[in-house]
Amino acid sequence: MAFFSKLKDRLFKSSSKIDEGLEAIVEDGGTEEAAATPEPAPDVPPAPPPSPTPAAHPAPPPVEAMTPAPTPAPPRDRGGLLGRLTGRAAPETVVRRTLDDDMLERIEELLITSDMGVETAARVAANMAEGRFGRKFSTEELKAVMAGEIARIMEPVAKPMPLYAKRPQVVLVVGVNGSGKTTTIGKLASQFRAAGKSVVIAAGDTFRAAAVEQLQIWGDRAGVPVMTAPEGSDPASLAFDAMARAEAEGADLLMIDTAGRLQNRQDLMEELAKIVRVIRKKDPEAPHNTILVLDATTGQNALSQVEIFRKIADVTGLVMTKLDGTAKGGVLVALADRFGLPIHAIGVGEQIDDLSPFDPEDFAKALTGAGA
Ligand SMILES: Nc1nc2c(ncn2[C@@H]2O[C@H](COP(=O)(O)OP(=O)(O)OP(=O)(O)O)[C@@H](O)[C@H]2O)c(=O)[nH]1
Repeated sequence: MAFFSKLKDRLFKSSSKIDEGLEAIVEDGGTEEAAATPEPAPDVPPAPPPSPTPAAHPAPPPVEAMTPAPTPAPPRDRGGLLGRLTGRAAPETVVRRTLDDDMLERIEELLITSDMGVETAARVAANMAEGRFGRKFSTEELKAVMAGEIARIMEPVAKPMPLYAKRPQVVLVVGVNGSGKTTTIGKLASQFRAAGKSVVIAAGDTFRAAAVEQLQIWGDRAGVPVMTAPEGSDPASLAFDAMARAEAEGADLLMIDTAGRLQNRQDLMEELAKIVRVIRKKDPEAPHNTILVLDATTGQNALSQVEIFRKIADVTGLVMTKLDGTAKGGVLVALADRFGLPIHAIGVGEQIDDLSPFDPEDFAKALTGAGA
């Protein structure tokens, strides 16, 4: 299944919410008019500026999930010449509503309910209005405008995890318990392996035997060795041993799982700091990436998690999990807008291949239901 259709399918809850919300807004106060008025198409904003796209990234491109998704399918022609020639699809009339203050306010409220947060929702609504205020829009046209503005905010943060020539490249994975760290490490390891990289995983959450077992299962699935230590032992010493093994084996990547007990932030901070200190004895530049894994279903809470983890670790990028089936996907827009941290990939399911590269346009369309 193509990435876009899969994502759209999986993000059903989010898109249906915005979808239906926009329809209600337009219907309420809109007027029916001929579908083929000269208005529609030009209102769709131009593509975002060609600034930092993932494709331009200097890192080697072979890892599938870390590379940009294929170009999305072209939007369906809904009422143009083709529709008239084939004599189907094109509805004869469409409801359009003038974009005014009241409509903007309702759009803003709708965005807030999709977990975009007050500030980002206001920004998206204001950007939608710019140059378009007072003009008439159908639901489909409005969705396209919204998708364009959301994609514009997200474009600069869509960056695959950078790969370096350094061996082993050390990837520290942080995040609260249950956010999807283990699953994401397994999915990433599998993709790196498929791209010909050798990977070692260190089960750094030594406090919970169940967490170590889970990681071992994912390591087996991905065909990647998992280094473990007895329950309760020092995660930093495991990280050191794992670093030594990765070096000795000439591994390309070492992925270190960490504990995520935010209840005792001080302990966690010290633990992460110690892991970093110890691996730096072997490589002063390690960790080369510190990936924060966030659970989309926590909605706005993800924002405070970024704030906390940025204080206790030098977060270099994000992976957002569980975007499938949640109505809170808008939080990713808020994250991009507020922090500007690179978004490397998104989790859209529990299977090993359910980690997708982050494509802003596809994401924005899936979120808004544009082009559906
Ligand atoms: N639907 C869905 N579920 C996911 C996704 N990623 C992870 N999960 C599920 O979320 C749950 C927690 O994932 P883990 O990978 O164990 O999370 P963790 O952060 O390692 O948690 P701890 O081991 O408790 O620290 C599991 O049931 C996963 O199957 C995703 O993208 N979509």
